[in-house]
Amino acid sequence: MQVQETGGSDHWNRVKKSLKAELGDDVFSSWFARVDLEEHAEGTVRLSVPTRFLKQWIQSHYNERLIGLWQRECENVHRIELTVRGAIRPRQPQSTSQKPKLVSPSASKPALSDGRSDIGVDANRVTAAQAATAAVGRGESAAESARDVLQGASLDPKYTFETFVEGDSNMLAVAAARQIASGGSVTFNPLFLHASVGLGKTHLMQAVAAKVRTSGRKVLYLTAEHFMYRFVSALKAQSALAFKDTLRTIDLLLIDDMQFLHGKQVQQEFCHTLNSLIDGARQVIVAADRAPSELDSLDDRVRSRLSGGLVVGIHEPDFALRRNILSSRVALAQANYPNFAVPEEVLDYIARHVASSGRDLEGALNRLIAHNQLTNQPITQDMAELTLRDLVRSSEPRRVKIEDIQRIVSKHYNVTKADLLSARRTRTIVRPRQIAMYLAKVMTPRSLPEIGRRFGNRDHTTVLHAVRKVEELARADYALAQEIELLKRMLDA
Ligand SMILES: Nc1ncnc2c1ncn2[C@@H]1O[C@H](COP(=O)(O)OP(=O)(O)OP(=O)(O)O)[C@@H](O)[C@H]1O
Repeated sequence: MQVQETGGSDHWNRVKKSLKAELGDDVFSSWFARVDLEEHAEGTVRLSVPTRFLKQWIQSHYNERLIGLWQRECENVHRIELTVRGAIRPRQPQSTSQKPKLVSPSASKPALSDGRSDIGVDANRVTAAQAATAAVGRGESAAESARDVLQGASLDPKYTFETFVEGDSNMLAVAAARQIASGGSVTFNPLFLHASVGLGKTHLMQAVAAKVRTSGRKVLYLTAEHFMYRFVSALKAQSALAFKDTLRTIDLLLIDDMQFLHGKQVQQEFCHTLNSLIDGARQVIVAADRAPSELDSLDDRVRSRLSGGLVVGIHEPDFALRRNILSSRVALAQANYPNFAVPEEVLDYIARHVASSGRDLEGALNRLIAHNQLTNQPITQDMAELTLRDLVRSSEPRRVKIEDIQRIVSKHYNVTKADLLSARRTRTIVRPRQIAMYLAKVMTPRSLPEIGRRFGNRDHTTVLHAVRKVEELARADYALAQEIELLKRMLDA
């Protein structure tokens, strides 16, 4: 970053402080938290942002305000220039003595961000690439990098087939995983597992990896982020060939959190690896939070190759499976805490009320264990209800109101509620209005005609058009998709 005029970053800090005071924390962090000052020279302030969408939005909504605030700092500022940040420039300088951190399976769930760079590596997820740069900066040789490739992420010893509980919702996934682990001939390749968070994808993949490893075959388990890190690292160290060769000697490659694989070049490399492993009858398992057809950020070729094997969804566990997961966890806990006991009615209560995922069930149980160990109180129904009340409440769907949607959307996009309900057709109002109608459709039980009525007496076909339009735009525009996720999270909070 070049900040040429003296004190440029002090000015920028003060401008940001004023913006935050004027716009409030939410709006400020939506639009300005990822804006960096690049240069301030000869009356022009150059700012960089991670996406084109953000650039356009700030230009059309905040240009004047930014100039005004800068002029309070330096009278001669007459122009704000916005650029989209390129490639994988680190946002903060990294210490070269810092070791690149292995992405541990449980720590590899990055927050959503729309900070993609030109090659598509997400700015928030660039940490891996930054670490790669640091690794290269330390002078690691091509051979060292290539050897490192085989290390992968460490496996959690708890994730085995023995600790994985089977039920109707995961039966097919377990059967496929077991078949691969048994080392028979490759019949479906790749195996693609998809499920929403906490339903056991990582557990199952690592169970396969651990089992196959015991037979002496070469196994590599990586998160998609980790794959990107390895690849960028190899490119920088000019050891890409060694990297590719090493990858192609793997007997079983497992890539977790595929939804985070970004970047054209990285995806191309992944596709080559996939092709050569599959052609060589070596097994690949991939997991993601959605089916390949819904992984919009993926290149068509990668998507089609991923769909070409066996695609299996793991669904939300039913009551019986939730109850069995809890019983199995209690049995495991008793190995460490022999006196730990949970009445059947409490297990039923957790299974009934903490509905969503294995992770939530574990969290609930861990909380009871902690309470029991710290207070020496036995676990009873009353104690469980009190200790878990926030988990139970948060697992019940929150009622979102159309007024809340209109309030949050108008604040977020800096338009008035009257604009949203008006007949005005300027683009800066039409898009937020369509987004608000879309959110009303997906986040409330209201019908299309009722939503139309609440948005200035519009016809239900207008609402339907808005819903389709937003879905179509969000499919094509990753930044917009994330923008909508952000709004949903604000409404859910
Ligand atoms: N069927 C199951 N049997 C036993 N444990 C389970 C089961 N399903 C989930 N779990 C447990 O729930 C926790 C979350 O599972 P896991 O990390 O494998 O989910 P995931 O689908 O990979 O989620 P994410 O998409 O967030 O990565 C783990 O501790 C796992 O052991």
